[in-house]
Amino acid sequence: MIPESLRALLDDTQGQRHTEWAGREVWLANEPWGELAVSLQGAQVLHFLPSPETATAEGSLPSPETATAEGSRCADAGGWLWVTPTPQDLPGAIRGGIPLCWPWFADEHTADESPDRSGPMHGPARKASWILEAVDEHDGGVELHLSPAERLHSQLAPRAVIQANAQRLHVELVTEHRGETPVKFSAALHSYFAVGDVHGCRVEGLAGARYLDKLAGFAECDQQGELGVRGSLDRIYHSNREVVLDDGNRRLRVAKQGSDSTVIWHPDTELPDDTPADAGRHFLCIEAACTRLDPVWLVPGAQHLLGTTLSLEEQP
Ligand SMILES: O=P(O)(O)OC[C@H]1O[C@@H](O)[C@H](O)[C@@H](O)[C@@H]1O
Repeated sequence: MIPESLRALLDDTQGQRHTEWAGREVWLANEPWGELAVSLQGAQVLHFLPSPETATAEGSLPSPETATAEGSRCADAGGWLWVTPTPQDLPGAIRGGIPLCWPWFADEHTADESPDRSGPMHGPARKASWILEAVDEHDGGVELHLSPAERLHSQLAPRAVIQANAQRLHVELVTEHRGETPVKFSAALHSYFAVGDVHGCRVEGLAGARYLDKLAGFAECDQQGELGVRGSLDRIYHSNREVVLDDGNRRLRVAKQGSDSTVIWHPDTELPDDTPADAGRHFLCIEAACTRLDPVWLVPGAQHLLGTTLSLEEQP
């Protein structure tokens, strides 16, 4: 699901351009391989819509004659990600797409005693200004490199890499330790997936996994069978496996790297203020994360990569 105003900007885009949406600088691509929108607030992917029917082979560019056919996107014109049509004003964060939560997930602040301990829910990275340092041709699509405009932590430095082509979207958040003492941190790629109706969704790949139920005081539970979404959910699964999101219309593979926690979140009817009721039924969050279950201890000079890769499940 994509807000009409963002849809209009993408429709007016031929190739790639910088423009403004909801008061934020955004980078847009409308290319033969598909569409991508990235907000420079938070280095946040807002929208991704590949053109799989036009791909001739893994990683190869389709011919221009076939590639720009709008019809190839009609069945799925909203894209794979959900963005609220009513984002809060700056300096608030945009709800939707793939927010980068760093250097802590939720309120799990870094364990060191530095000033880095304090800050907003999900950390300062998603509200910060990022700089788009490079846009490269990559694997039949693009690869973007982004870094924060200002320092966000006294010892850790994040950077983001976003790759998009006709087959997949890949986002990675790399954390480099440039300081002197070991630091513990957590993080999440807080992906909001567009779904037909959240209550009809099934998430496959978590059967048998242990999880913490945040709605039951972090009670430890076991996932019995595959997860069907019926009401509100706020769970941290201890799992490094890929999952498949099936909303009845589409089976999306959600793979991940450098993550032993998978967060599943939907507030059901208790929607945040920036989410209209009719829009709130159309997302489900599946987050590749490092949480209290698998915090990262980084030593000076080391780096950690948290990644997620989205693709359609191959048809048999
Ligand atoms: O409203 P925010 O700050 O984006 O957070 C949304 C949700 O994000 C999820 O990752 C958390 O598990 C939830 O507890 C939280 O409510």
